[in-house]
Amino acid sequence: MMMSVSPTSLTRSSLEEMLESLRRKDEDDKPRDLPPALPARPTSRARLPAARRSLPANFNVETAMAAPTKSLNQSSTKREVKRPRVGSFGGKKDKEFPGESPYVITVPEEKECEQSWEKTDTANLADEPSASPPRFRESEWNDNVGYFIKKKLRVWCRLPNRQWELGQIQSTSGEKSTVLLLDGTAVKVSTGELLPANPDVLEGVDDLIQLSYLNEPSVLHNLQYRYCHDIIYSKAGPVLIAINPFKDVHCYGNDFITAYREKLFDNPHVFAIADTAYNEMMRDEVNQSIIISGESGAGKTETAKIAMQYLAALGGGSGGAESEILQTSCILEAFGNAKTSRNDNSSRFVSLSLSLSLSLFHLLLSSSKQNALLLKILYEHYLNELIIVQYLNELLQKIYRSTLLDVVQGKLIEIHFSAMGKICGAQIQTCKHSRVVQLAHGERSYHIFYQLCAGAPSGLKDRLNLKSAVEFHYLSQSGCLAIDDVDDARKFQMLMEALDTVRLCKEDQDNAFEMLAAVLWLGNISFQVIDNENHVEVVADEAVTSAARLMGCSTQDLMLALSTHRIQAGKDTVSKKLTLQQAIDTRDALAKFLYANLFDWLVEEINKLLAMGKQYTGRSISILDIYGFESFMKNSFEQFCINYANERLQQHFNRHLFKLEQEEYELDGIDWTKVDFEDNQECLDLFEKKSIGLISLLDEDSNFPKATDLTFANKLKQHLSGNPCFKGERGGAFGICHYAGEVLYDTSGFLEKNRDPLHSDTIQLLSSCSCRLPQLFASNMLNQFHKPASPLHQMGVLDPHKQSVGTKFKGQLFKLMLQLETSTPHFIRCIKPNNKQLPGIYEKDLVLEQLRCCGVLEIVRISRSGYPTRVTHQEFARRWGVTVVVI
Ligand SMILES: Nc1ncnc2c1ncn2[C@@H]1O[C@H](COP(=O)(O)OP(=O)(O)OP(=O)(O)O)[C@@H](O)[C@H]1O
Repeated sequence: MMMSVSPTSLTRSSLEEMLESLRRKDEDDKPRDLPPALPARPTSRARLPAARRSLPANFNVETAMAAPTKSLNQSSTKREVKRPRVGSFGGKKDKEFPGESPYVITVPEEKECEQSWEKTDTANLADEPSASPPRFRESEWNDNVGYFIKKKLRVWCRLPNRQWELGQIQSTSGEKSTVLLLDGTAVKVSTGELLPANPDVLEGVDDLIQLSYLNEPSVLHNLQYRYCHDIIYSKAGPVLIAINPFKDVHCYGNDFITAYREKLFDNPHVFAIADTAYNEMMRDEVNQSIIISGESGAGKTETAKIAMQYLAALGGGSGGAESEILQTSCILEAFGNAKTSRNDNSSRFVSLSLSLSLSLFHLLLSSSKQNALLLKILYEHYLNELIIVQYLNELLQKIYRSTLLDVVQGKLIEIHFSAMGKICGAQIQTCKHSRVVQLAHGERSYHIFYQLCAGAPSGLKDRLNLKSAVEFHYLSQSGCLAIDDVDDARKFQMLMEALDTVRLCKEDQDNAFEMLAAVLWLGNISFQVIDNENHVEVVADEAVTSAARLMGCSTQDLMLALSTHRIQAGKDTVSKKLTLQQAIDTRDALAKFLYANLFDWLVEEINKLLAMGKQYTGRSISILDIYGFESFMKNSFEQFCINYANERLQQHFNRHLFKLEQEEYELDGIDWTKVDFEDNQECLDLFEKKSIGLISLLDEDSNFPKATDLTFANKLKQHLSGNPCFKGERGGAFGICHYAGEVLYDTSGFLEKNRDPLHSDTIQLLSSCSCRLPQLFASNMLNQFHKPASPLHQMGVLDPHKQSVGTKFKGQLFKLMLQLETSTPHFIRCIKPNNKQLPGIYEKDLVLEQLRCCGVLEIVRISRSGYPTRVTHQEFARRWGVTVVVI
């Protein structure tokens, strides 16, 4: 039972009445050295979230603390943008603050002054990441300082290095205070740079909303205190925060599972979240979802596995389905994860959209339909090969020169339960878009390649003509073949066991390994220049014969495909030799296509097997592991997609959070008016609006031959300047006011990355292969081509055969959201405490940035915008009993 202290509550407990009389007494005869009163709970109407301020594009914690917010173009003038729509769950809109705008930089003075310490701090915490520390009325501040000096209470003191340190105020004079730090040094700082610290009794509380003073240093300190004690989980209202320990923490064993299952423990933990999801699913017969987000290396995949471990323990015993599901992680990781600079086991799921071409003409086609059309026009009208060659060269410069693949991904694992609560199947969905990059030095490709080379039994090795990893160019190029403490051969054995557990037949396993080996051998194919125009031929060596054999085509066909292109000239087909770079691009594109399709096929096969023969009752728990909000110095198409996905998830989050909150008030019989909330619909409209949304405009320009990234940026300015979430910038840049702050995007590469350059000539080659998988991949593509064209396609806006990467991503996201909408969500935000991937290091700035980006600070603020503190009668009596007795 939660307590209400609202003075207008209709249903009051005796404790509430007592507290109210205490408050009145406190108001009437408050001596000057009493602490600032706790903020009164809202009376007839819940508070609106305070004004939101946007993050500058080049936001950085250090500078943000130091200087007032600057806009993208570094203007320091007040910038007021139209207020986005405010939504509510049937509640009335609050008209008390007509001037409040989420993007107003300066909060009106009198409103700020009306805040108590706590409320002002909270606003600063969540809304003003880049603003100066809060200022108080002088009289109020003097009261507080006096009280803090007298009671020797701790304060947070910001040092010249911008770090917060704990200390005690010794004296104040004018605007300066002398503070004694814990290490015994005394520093003189501006009084405005001090913030109240929480009492010892609140050190390391489970839930951030329990903190009396909810300022930035207090939140960071609370999480750090817990982290140092190996307590990696905390709550921020309804959300679980998980800080990556980068070491084994002993809280996942069977005894812990039992303790959470039997409700012996109730402190924050993934098990507690999974337990709640399971119980709600069983009790309410409603599907549940666990939404896990965070940046690369923050621990999303581990967290998902821990949740699955708990659910498997709870729902196990129906014939092994749970172990099959747990084993899928091992398979997905082998094929979908790689070592990157940010994470030794980063999920890097393969992309849907990969350039693949076996002839130069089709390289053109693969860039866009309009490119091919232009080529045709040039050819027919001018018959001037030189112009064409020049044009081709230009286009080729744009084709990515990646080695293997890298993508942005999200993964949804839906676990199905029987009416008895036993696991009876699962479904895996991937939500991804391409992020084609080169393997950087020190990074590895997908684990499966190294595992296969190290662990394949000799029979398999012979069949695939496998060598050690160092002998394959794709694997050796980055100078990193092994990961510390990881035994690839052992991992391969585990993978084989996992494939057996999910009952992937031996033939399919062999087919998959053949494709992997084909990719590796493709990477070893080399070319020799045969004329002074840099044209090449494939070197007829072991690499090309092995690749051809593994794909099931003739060596000659493959050599031809990698070194020539065919151009349709009227009724004739003209064959032209490729240059060295063109041939390399063609080879790499083929390798990427095979791997991408292999991954999709594997997921599909696993899904079929996990669902086979199982009775699906409709009850499920979905676990979503998705990238968090990103804001770098340079943000490109990848960040654009990730942040769009996060914007959608945030809307889902807001709606749910407010609903839950208000349900609790209802349960407690508290008199309240529904809480309005900031709706990010306007930002979503900016992305999604038909014909004048960002994605539509991008598609339009991606298909317009003369469009460039710069003309695209200008077009955005022309059409979107009316949207308050959009900011046109100079050059090829534009800004978006996201829920987590303002991000500046650089349009360079946008058009090229949005194109999905796949074409029919490539598919024909694969169709002619005798091996099953290349054939299957080709026919899947052909089926896609033959799907009926949408009205948009018929209008000629898009190539009827292809969807752009952005549109495909939007479609996947919609599908995902539909699924999430029909479930009760539970949120976990993973935090990476350091970039070194080492235990025991807690970098405050890094943590703070993530808390902001994944909306944790916003959650805390929203959680408190209704009723800030939740205390059970027992807890209240324990903490305040002494005061009551004295009075
Ligand atoms: N709860 C945990 N206990 C112990 N180690 C952990 C835990 N969570 C994460 N780690 C460590 O951190 C590493 C990175 O975690 P993980 O792969 O789950 O990150 P991620 O957020 O999924 O990254 P990416 O987005 O790059 O896939 C793990 O390989 C593991 O070593």
